[in-house]
Amino acid sequence: MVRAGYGSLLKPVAPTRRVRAGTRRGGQSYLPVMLPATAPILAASPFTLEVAGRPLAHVPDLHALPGEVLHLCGPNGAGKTTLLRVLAGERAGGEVRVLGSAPGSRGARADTAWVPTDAALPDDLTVAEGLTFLAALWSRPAAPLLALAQSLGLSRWLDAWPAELSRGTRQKVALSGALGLGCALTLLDEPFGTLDTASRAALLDAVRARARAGGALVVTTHGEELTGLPVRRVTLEPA
Ligand SMILES: Nc1ncnc2c1ncn2[C@@H]1O[C@H](COP(=O)(O)OP(=O)(O)OP(=O)(O)O)[C@@H](O)[C@H]1O
Repeated sequence: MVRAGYGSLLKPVAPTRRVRAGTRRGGQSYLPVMLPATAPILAASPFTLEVAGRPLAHVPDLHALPGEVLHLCGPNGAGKTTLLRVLAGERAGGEVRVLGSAPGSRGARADTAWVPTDAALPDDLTVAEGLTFLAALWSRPAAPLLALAQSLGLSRWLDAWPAELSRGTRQKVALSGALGLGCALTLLDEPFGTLDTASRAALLDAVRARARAGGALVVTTHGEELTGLPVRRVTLEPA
């Protein structure tokens, strides 16, 4: 799992479904091919989210197929961040499955990107070095991460140290890393909150691109930033 862009040494595993060799109607044979999985990337039956041993919120049925964006809604304190931490495997709750595995398991972590609001970056690497390092850890090309960073307005910060960055700029670096890797499941907590107007548009494009590429995303926001995307709203109700 990628946490704030730099959290894991695990390698991602692309979900695939093998189609057996056979014969088409008309007698033409065809070779085995690998198709994208159509099973849900994220699946969870309704459950009650608990904090400190007390019920906090009712979580409705949570399913996300490849290409789906879930807009996680609810007022302040509803439990959105807490639920994202459950999906990321940082805390227990419900019978959640990510790519068929429990959150936090090797199988789930290997293809989950998680960007909390307090993004942590490696202090001893510049922005470009950090993104390149992250890509190398995942055996992925660095170009998409760097291109995303540039589209988010980070061109002048690529040689900067994390300590030199503002809160919003740090967040853009973490978002570039997480979305640039192209994980099956991407969890974004208030990703638009600290971004300027131009960067918000670029981030929306990146979210759309990730979904079109077959990823599933769960995004929290209090605003209307996701307007224009075919999202499914998931609302947390008080328990
Ligand atoms: N470790 C914890 N111990 C006790 N209470 C906690 C803990 N973590 C979260 N909470 C409480 O759980 C509730 C839900 O918090 P959470 O951050 O998930 O809400 P949220 O919907 O993300 O809110 P916001 O929109 O303000 O970000 C809050 O009342 C919070 O104080």
